[in-house]
Amino acid sequence: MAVAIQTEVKSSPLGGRGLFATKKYAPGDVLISLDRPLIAVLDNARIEDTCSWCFSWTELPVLSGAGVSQASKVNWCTGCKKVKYCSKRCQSQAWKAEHRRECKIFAAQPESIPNTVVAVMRMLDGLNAKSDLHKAILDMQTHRDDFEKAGGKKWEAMQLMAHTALKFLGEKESAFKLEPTKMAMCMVMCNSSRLVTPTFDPLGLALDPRTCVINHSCSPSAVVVFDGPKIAVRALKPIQNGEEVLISYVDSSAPFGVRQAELKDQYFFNCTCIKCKLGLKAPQDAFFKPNSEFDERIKVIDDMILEIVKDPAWPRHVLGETMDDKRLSALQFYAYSFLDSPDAEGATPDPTKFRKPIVICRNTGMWPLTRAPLPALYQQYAVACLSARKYNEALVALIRLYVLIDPEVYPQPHHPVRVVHTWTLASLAKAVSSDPDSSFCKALQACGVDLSVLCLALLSELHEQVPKSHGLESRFARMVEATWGAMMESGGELDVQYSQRGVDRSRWQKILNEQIRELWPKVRAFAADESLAAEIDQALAE
Ligand SMILES: C[S@@+](CC[C@H](N)C(=O)[O-])C[C@H]1O[C@@H](n2cnc3c(N)ncnc32)[C@H](O)[C@@H]1O
Repeated sequence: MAVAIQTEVKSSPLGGRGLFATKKYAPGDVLISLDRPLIAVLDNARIEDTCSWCFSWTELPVLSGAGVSQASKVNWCTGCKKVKYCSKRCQSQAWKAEHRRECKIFAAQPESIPNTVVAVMRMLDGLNAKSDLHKAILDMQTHRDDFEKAGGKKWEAMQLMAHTALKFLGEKESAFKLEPTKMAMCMVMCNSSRLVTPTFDPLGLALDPRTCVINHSCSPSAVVVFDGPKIAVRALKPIQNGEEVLISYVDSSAPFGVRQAELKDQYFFNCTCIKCKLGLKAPQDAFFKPNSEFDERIKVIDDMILEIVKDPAWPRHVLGETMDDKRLSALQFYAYSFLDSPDAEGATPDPTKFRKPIVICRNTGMWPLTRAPLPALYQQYAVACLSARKYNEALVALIRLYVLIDPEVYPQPHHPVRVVHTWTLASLAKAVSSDPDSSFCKALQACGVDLSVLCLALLSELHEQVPKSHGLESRFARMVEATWGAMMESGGELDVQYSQRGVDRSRWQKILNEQIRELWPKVRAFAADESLAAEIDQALAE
């Protein structure tokens, strides 16, 4: 069932149509709620371990994916052996909705069909269907001519995919058939969003005419959250009656040039939001010192500049005309290159890959932790450490993210990305605290950071924020609540410690609250003390 709660679609001053509130919304309120988007297709990398209907996973990335609905097993469709389902129920619903038409097509291909091509096939199918929802596809933005004018490898690939979709549908190629297919391909490219888990791990591609009317701002008032196939658009800030609802299409912590280039390349507009109006002068683009005052060591980049400036991505990183500006731009480009380079398929992400640019940026003495691409690098570094089971290193990175980075990058405490980071940190603190005698726990204890208390403090914060970030009904919320309930019920490790000392539960609750109050300044001091955190960090890396 779809619920668009008191919103309307009308012409936007930004471009085309937009979504407008027809009542006042408070942060965390739901503006749109859908049981599933019109089109949702898994990435090929997820087909083996994920149900193609309800998107439950059998394989979860260590901790980062905790809280995602888990299926114990997914089985191939015996007809095509190209999609898997976790139950007969999912299989039969998928059969009725989409797979009846696709099974034979999938079966005839030696490999899985790319999900963009599947999305185009479903769009074309949708154009022939009779429901209002399907008709709404016709109103969607295409940027057909813009894509063609931009040309290049992207347009070549899009055309190839359009031809492939026609071939798979068994249609004879003719200009009459090809043009709508190209249009459908363009619609997919500029209207689809990433289908993700509630913890923002990528799953595939999603597209729905009811959500893709929402325009973009780098300082958004709303955010899209998934819960399996369910989608909710939630308010991040108060939204007034009559105000246009805006989400961010790109990483809004990215520098001005990077955001503008990504929006232009994929969506064909120049963003004029309040952040973009400030351009390079926006606080998030600032460095600690004027570019002319950076550390001499930064000149190591000089040898690389001649090569870097030849790269097509260079213009988006340019911060100015002087040689000092160029050096800093080249460093930004260099640090971004670590984010953009994918790992080999199936390879465990290597934490050192992200550590290197973090250290280089920090060594310039110019880079605030909150300045791109450090937030993304820290996040990737933490995820890579978790995958490599380097839990102590992940914990140091996540504490930094939690204390020093996220409050600035995601100013709302209920921002779903911030909430997910908090959850990952809480889960990790719980896991690491189970070995209180480890030298790592002892080093943290010496700084006054008790991981059991930290875990309880974070769970208590999540208990408050999750209803606004993911909604109380979500599977993520149920999992956080269950962990929070269990910890409060038993007091976890602390209860054992206190009962051994003969302290009753109501007293330990009070002691705990006191401990939590005392904990925060110590956690902040730990995160901010470069020498302290760096010392532990260094010791761990050796
Ligand atoms: C997903 S659609 C959004 C709905 C679209 N306005 C429509 O009429 O269907 C994305 C397109 O909307 C337009 N758009 C979105 N945000 C914009 C903004 N902040 N400024 C200008 N155009 C914007 C661009 O044309 C972009 O390619």
